[in-house]
Amino acid sequence: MPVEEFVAGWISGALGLVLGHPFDTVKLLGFFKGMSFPIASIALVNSVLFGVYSNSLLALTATSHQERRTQPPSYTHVFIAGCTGGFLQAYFLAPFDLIKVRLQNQTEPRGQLGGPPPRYRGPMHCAASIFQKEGPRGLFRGAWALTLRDTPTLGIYFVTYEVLCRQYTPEGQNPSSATVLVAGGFAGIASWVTATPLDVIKSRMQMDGLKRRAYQGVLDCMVSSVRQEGPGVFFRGVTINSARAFPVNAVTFLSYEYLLRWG
Ligand SMILES: CN(C)C(=N)NCCC[C@H](N)C(=O)O
Repeated sequence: MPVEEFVAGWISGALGLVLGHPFDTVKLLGFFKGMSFPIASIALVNSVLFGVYSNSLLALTATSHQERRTQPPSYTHVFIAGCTGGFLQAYFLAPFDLIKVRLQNQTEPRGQLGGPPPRYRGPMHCAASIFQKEGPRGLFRGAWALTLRDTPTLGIYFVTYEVLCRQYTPEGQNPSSATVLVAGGFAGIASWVTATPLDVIKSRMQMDGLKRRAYQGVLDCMVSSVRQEGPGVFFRGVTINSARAFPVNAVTFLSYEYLLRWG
């Protein structure tokens, strides 16, 4: 199994994250104050995504990354490989994403003299307390919704990238840097716009049960969210998700492509 795609995915994920840092800081308040935890987690998840995607394409089409410019895979194969990568990366992402959402929704004021201490003091403390209170399965709360979010949308991600690259690249040639940046950016937007409805549900499932259990499952969470807040609930956060997705994924794809060309 070729491993260079995993390594390139690791480095490109870390570079994309650095670029998305200001957006994540806005979204997550203190979570990204230290960069080591998000870099380690997102780089690992991106490495799984790109490594599994490329190896699935290799299994489906018997072409390596370099050969795919002269013998491009069908969009159906790209979609299946993207969905496979999305499905597997969701399980690696689940505990990290849970910690992110729990810290993001922590409402206790931080470090105020005389005030109540925050429930979680940081990512490691958050992971340890979930593990202690809910066991190892607790760290995978919301993983099913995350899988539903990421499996099809990562298929869409890679198909959008391939369609745009092929559209603006002469046959048999490598896409230019500008093409990779634009195609990567729009791939990020397409995946996040389609992922946002289940992203909202996933975050609610991850917070459920902290005080009391409100939802029976993913479907119940969807139905009660729409009943209470209307269909607009599914698009909460879509603007910030898209604004962040363009630069993050432009840089992720550019660095991924270049690392594999030099490697
Ligand atoms: C859930 N969705 C839509 C995705 N995971 N899309 C792929 C983009 C991955 C990139 N690290 C990012 O955070 O934008």
